[in-house]
Amino acid sequence: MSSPKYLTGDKAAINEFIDKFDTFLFDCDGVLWSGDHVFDGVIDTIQMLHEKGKRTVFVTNNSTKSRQDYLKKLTALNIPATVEDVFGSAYSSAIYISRVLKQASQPKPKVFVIGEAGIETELASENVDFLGGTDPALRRDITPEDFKALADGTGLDPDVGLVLCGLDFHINYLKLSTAFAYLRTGATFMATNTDSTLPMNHSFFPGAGSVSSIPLANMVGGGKMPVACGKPSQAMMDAVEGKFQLDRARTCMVGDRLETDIKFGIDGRLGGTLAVLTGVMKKHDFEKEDAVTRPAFYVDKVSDLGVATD
Ligand SMILES: O=C(O)[C@H](O)[C@H](O)COP(=O)(O)O
Ligand SMILES: [Mg+2]
Repeated sequence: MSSPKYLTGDKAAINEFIDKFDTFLFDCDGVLWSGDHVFDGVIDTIQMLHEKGKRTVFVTNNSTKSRQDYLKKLTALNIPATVEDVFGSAYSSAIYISRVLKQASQPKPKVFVIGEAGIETELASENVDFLGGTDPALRRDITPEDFKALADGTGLDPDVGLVLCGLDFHINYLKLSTAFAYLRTGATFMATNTDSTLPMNHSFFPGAGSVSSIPLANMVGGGKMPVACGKPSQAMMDAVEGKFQLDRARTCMVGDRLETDIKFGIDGRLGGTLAVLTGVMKKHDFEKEDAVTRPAFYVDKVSDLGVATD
């Protein structure tokens, strides 16, 4: 793997970099913002790319929000976008379940969800029946009756054939026990994404993988991780390519996590990958000998691209 090219401060190299691509796939958490704090210069940089005729697509592993929810967030933060520009792991999972697995026509068509409303909204948009998720009946302590009903199966919906887990801010023992019971019935195990941490308020918190898919993978034996429909899944790349009619050679992935964003772009044979150091990734992560992968380019922050207009 060749050494990543550092672009920050190099105006000529940045102009050359931008001219290589027609489409920029932007990761969100850790690249555009940390929680609700937009990094300085992001808005101007997105606008500059649009003025140069470049397309920007927001490809996020954060399954807590639907495409509409993300449009509201982008609009509230003055980042120019339409709902068509958003492609999240909740949507990626919903279309995979409905169109690739064709879950609705399976003998057990329902999905048990560990996650937030984003997953529910996107499953509903694809007419996939589900339970769990934000159901308030699951936001409580497990009881002796629950133990009995989950152990003998009387507490399970016989139509559930798939468990989909993502980032759940209300995770608890009852939800994990219920998902584990469904998996023991042979339900298909899937994740929206398996990120270990969530960048938030310039710090890090438990991510989707840490709160749901990793514990469940350990429970079902051997720690084998589920099929994840978010980055770096190439099912997601194929869906993004199809929806946006991408020319992969003229597309660049911009991200803050090596094992999801940069791997997504490299495995997808995109024309380029740009790492930013405002989120999870640190320079050492891709400079070390056993780096999981290496970006083609990197900058300190997205707004470093802004010099292109100077
Ligand atoms: O734990 C998670 O779900 C992820 O950390 C997270 O939300 C990543 O979002 P992204 O960086 O792909 O926008
Ligand atoms: Mg990120």
